[in-house]
Amino acid sequence: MKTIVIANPVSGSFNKEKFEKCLKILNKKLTNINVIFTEYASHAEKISNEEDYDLIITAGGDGLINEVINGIESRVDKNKPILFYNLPFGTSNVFCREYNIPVKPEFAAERMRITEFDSIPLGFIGGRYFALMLGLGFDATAVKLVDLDFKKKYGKLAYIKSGLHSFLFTKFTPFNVYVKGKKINTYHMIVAVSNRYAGNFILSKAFKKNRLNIFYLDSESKLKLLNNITSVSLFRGFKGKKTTCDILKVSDIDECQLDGDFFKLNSKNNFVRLKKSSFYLIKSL
Ligand SMILES: Nc1ncnc2c1ncn2[C@@H]1O[C@H](COP(=O)(O)OP(=O)(O)OP(=O)(O)O)[C@@H](O)[C@H]1O
Repeated sequence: MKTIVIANPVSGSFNKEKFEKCLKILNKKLTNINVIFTEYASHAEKISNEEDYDLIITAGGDGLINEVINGIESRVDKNKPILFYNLPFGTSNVFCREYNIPVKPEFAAERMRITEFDSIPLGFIGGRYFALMLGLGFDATAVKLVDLDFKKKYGKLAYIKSGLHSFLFTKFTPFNVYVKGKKINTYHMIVAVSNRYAGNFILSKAFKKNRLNIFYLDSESKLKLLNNITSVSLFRGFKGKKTTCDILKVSDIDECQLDGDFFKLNSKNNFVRLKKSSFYLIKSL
């Protein structure tokens, strides 16, 4: 089995010694491993899109995973079965938490079980796939305002800082969402295929797997926004309105966060669709 390990040396918790340990463990399970360190943002997407491999293992965080799933899903040889796994070297590692991959990289390598795998739900908007969630309104501005140098030094604190700034100083504008025959006017929205949010928080106890889970606030009130942020931070889930679907249309907005990174859409009108991954995520023990 041809394996590529893509490591992001600037991932939040990347550590050379730990990575070497992981490689030793992987070498006992696999032969023919090619290790590539990314040299720039989007390098992983190019590799996963163009290289020939059967198994791709990322060593990084949710941003790196997002690049790789986009690379895989846009391959020309779409029908080739590809296996995927991640060693969590990121800051928040939401993907690993969602799919029960240990958050210690050496344990993740140890417990990788190549004989068990499954496709996973993905969301799709404006030509990009997401494996966790799409965020609009507060979520998007909070991610847009993240100071990357501060994030490198202080990790998740960078999100608290940018979240506070976004909450206090952003005047949010409403946008429209069309879902299940209804038009919703909203200010903040999350469309999730993962119940984990910003680390170990949970969006809802009633989260539906293999659906687009929509959480939104249809009020401008900052008090309601604060109430909601507090509820999520206290592990009580999203307090606003909720629904689920397989497709929706989002209008009058082009800034969002995808899997924790800021993204500017090409148009202010977009469909969001649920898809099944063409690759198979390897499970861990
Ligand atoms: N060599 C590189 N130099 C600069 N940026 C890179 C490089 N390789 C990857 N990147 C970018 O770094 C971003 C963040 O990386 P990654 O997701 O691995 O770590 P993280 O942000 O610390 O983790 P998390 O997303 O879990 O919070 C990715 O979105 C990717 O585009």
